[in-house]
Amino acid sequence: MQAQTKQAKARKTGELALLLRLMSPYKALIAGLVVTLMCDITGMLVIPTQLSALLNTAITTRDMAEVARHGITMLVAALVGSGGNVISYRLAARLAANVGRDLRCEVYSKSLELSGYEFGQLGAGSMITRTLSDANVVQQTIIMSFVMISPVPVTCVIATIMAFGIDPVMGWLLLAVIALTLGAMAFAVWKSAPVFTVLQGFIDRMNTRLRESITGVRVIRAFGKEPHERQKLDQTFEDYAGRAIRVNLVFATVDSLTFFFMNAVESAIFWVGAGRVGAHAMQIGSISALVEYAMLIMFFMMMAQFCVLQIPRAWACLSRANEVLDIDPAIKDPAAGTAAATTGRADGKKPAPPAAPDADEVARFDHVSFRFEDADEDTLRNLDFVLRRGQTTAIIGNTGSGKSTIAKLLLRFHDVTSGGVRVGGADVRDQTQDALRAQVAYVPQAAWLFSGTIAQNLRHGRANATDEELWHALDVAQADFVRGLPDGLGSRVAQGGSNFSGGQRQRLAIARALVRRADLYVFDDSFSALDFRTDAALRRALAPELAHAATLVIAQRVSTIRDADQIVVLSEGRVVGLGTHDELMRACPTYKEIADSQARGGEQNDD
Ligand SMILES: Nc1ncnc2c1ncn2[C@@H]1O[C@H](COP(=O)(O)OP(=O)(O)OP(=O)(O)O)[C@@H](O)[C@H]1O
Repeated sequence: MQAQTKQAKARKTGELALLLRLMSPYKALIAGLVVTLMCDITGMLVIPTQLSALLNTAITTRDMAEVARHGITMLVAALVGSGGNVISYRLAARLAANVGRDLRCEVYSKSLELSGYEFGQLGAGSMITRTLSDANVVQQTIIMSFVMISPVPVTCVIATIMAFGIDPVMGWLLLAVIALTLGAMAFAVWKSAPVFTVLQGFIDRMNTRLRESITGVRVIRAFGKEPHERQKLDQTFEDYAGRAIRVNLVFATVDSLTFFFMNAVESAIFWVGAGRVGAHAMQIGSISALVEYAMLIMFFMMMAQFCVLQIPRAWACLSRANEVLDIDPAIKDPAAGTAAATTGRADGKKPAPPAAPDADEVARFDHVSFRFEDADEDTLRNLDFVLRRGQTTAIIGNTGSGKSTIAKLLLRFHDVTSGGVRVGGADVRDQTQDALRAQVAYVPQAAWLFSGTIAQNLRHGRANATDEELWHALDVAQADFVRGLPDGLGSRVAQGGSNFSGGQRQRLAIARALVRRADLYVFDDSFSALDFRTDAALRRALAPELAHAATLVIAQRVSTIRDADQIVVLSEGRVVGLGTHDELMRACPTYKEIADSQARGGEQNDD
């Protein structure tokens, strides 16, 4: 697994390659954008030339037909230019929105493929920034690059050629203006670009910290830690503000210098131009064209400098997206069409031989050991037991002994380090994750519900379940409180199910699992928030309901599992007892100790 992560790190896609790949489906849009931009620029540059020709004609020959011709050409140029401008902005916005959407979808889809360890390495806060804010920066930069940066070189070249055509001295003057403006722009970019790139990292940190504070707000209040948390957040916000102010100071300085420079350039053109007109080197009307060219160039360069500054930031965002997209997930489906024959496993090993015929076997732990990527020792050691159809297998053990990890191995949220987990007769690594998980109904330890309605949540189990099936699942799960809600199945569920109590959430999560038709039902500590009476009623209702399937119940209370067909007793990741309640009470000291301590607490009597 570690080798794979290293391999994934070594395989790095370039930012440019990612950008080109994202833009490649939109070639027609890009072609339309280039054409409309050219119309925009041409229109803009034709107007000053025609204006100067109009003035020169009016002053010298006073040929009204010629004046009218220049006027009409200016009108056409204005229409073509502004039409091109409007359409190019629309096309650029559409292109950027499409690319941004595709990038967000790719990063989000990838995040769903990552194992818990891989996701944890990035962190939820950072994943949100990468999916939303980073993609937004890329989107904005694409728009600006097309409509603000790309006209700059074209405008500079054409305007300079036209200026040289009017008078070589004025051409050199315009070239000097371009060089000086470029210098100022390069200085602003050089000063601000690194800070800009760092700012994106700050957004990441603010997001992570804010998310932690908002999620843990009740704990913060309960422990009276508001001032401490506020101080931590204020520090993060202040750091961000300090850097943002530095960037904006550079911008403000360059902006005011550029405005000063614009006026200075205008004066210089009038001053030098007057001399050239006096020397009969050019006509007086041409001065207006030259002033217009210089203003256009400086305006575009000023706008472009904001966009150029965004480029390193967008590059950093693309790089952060690549970090996610380049991960080669440790858990992946076997190669298409070869699941049964060749290996698609992350470890590159051949699939295990077919399971020994056992009509009742639904799942099997075959000498399974497991170690987390960042752990020094195995969490589970040499587990070997079978989950059979029509039987309930229970797992009990101290906290941290590895019970939930067993459930996660069945769903292939992690891959075993040695041995094999088989579900439906095949190793979980030799089935697609969809096919594997379709056989399993899982109630996680933290009963998470999604915002929406109760019916929508239950239909996560099976999309086409009827209302009758949903009510039946709720009845079996002892979630009769839903019948008392005014909106019944249509009752609103807040994010995470926070508008229900812990026990109500657990029962809704159990009902969701029951709606799914599965061969294996896994209940990870799913009865812990229920009172003893409800716990017992639920187990009685579940028994006939799950007779067709294998059931795995992970529990802390002996009373919950004493009727199980087999009980696996776990201690520090090892099986230290396997049998029925009575057998274990006689032969397994660890189990007896757990049962006795709970009996002393009076829990067993309540059942
Ligand atoms: N993602 C992880 N990375 C590293 N270690 C982990 C991870 N998840 C769990 N562990 C460790 O693995 C061990 C077993 O965890 P597990 O959640 O399976 O225990 P458990 O028996 O279900 O505990 P509990 O009864 O408290 O729910 C614990 O020591 C835990 O610290």
